[in-house]
Amino acid sequence: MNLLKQLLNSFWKPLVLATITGLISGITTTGLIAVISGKIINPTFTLQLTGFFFGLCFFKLTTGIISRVLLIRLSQKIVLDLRMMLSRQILASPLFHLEYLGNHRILASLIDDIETLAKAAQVLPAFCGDIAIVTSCLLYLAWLSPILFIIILSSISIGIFSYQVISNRAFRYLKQARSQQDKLFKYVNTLTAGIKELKLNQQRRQNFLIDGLYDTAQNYRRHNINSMTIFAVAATWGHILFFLVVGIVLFGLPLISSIQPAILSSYAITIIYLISPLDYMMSVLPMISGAIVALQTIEALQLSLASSPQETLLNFEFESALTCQSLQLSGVTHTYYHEPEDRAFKLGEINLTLFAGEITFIAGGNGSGKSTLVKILAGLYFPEVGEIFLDNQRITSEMREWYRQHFSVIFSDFYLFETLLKGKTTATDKKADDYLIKLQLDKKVRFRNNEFSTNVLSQGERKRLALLNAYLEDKAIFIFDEWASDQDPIFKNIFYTQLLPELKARGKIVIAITHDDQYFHTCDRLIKLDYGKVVYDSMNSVSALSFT
Ligand SMILES: Nc1ncnc2c1ncn2[C@@H]1O[C@H](COP(=O)(O)OP(=O)(O)OP(=O)(O)O)[C@@H](O)[C@H]1O
Repeated sequence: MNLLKQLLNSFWKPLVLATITGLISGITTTGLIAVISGKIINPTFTLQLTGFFFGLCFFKLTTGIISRVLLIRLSQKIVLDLRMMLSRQILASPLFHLEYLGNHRILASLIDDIETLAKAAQVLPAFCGDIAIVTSCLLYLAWLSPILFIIILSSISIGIFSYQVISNRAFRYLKQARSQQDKLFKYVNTLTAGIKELKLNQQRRQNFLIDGLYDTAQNYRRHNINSMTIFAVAATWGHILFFLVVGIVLFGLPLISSIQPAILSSYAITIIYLISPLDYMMSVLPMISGAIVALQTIEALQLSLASSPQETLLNFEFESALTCQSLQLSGVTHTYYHEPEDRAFKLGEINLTLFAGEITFIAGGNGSGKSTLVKILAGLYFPEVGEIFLDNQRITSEMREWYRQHFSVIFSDFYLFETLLKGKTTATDKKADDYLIKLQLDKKVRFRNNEFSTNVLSQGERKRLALLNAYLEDKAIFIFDEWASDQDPIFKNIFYTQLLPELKARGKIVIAITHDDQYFHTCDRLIKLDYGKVVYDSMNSVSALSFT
């Protein structure tokens, strides 16, 4: 459990402090029990003992509060740090690894695993407090009578072992339930993203509900019931075990050896007192086991391994130039290895130099590798072979983050942020207003204080807003992945004949993936891909464009 080790390493100081105060609090509890049992055996009043008793009460109060407060703060800090660490690792992981995991697994961990850990963190302070009480009570028992303690400890060890054997099975079911949770997130995703299609098709809806969602939810329920039942059996067994231990002390031991009644009664009182903390500990063990499964699941995402150290430098500020002269791919390839080998798609090798003030169109059939090429160009996929040069400077792995800051990309499945980066763009309200007019959005959207008034717009309008965003970011390289496909004919025309030439005139490197062959004459260079290979590459020449 590397993650656990990592957490313990970061928080060892407050953890040690909380443990020490918890132990002191536990020892004080034991002291109180010793005084009480002593008083039951010998009821004579002494002022000293009374003072000692109330002194212990006060000490227990203060150390108990300090220890609990420390643990509450610690557990909540661990949850916060885990949430942030997971989010940072997701941001720092290579895109292809995240695509391989799938959104559902990432969401399940971010929401469900963190929630499970948060719940366990809530019970952890009381759990640790009880460990301290149990430990100190056991030490007290050992001090009372070492021989009796060995007998008791052997019985307790047998009990813990049998509890462990039973609960191991429960742990396996918990793991199976957690793997169903990933599937459930996938179905929930389908439910929201595919709601229109599901509403329209009764048969599909039925299949989705019964064969998909219901089956998985049933499995999840079944595994959870199994694990909870086993935990409940183990807890009840553990509970009765302590009465058995009291039975051994009271009825069994006097038969074998003579033990002072005072010690016997102190033993019985202490063990009966222990039942309450032990009961609590056993009742929260399923939660703690769930947290262990959650930690293992987060580890299985292998985000920490996948994160490249260069990409974890997320807080660094990068200066990116407004223009750059050239962008070169030299012998670059990319393969999707997660597919079976004979079907793995390979892009490349690609040799390409793009220049400032040049519009390049990338065309090709579906699945020919256009979007993959864009992801490589933008530095989202790393070339498995080959090099990338920006202004003749080779992009090393340390420079990737800096390199990516030169791009404004509008993907075909783009995400539209409602706000712009404060203080990081040249955005002014006036500039944004001008762009809103240019993009014919001024009647619908207003832009004030770095925020758009709405993003409840049609798909074509949302893409225009994404373009406005890109304009305001004013990066050196603009990439459009089928941007015009959602635009009406009039605006499509404006895009190809006005907007792209304007970017070209401003010295930008402009790359557009497009199927609009009627506008191929507007580009400076056309590249055609077919099954991952460049099959056509030309500077603009109308006669050469007739391949489509
Ligand atoms: N995340 C992925 N994992 C595995 N294989 C992928 C992944 N993304 C794409 N592919 C494979 O790579 C091929 C090229 O995909 P890509 O999205 O680059 O094509 P495209 O030319 O942009 O297609 P379209 O015009 O349909 O958008 C696809 O046929 C698919 O098999």
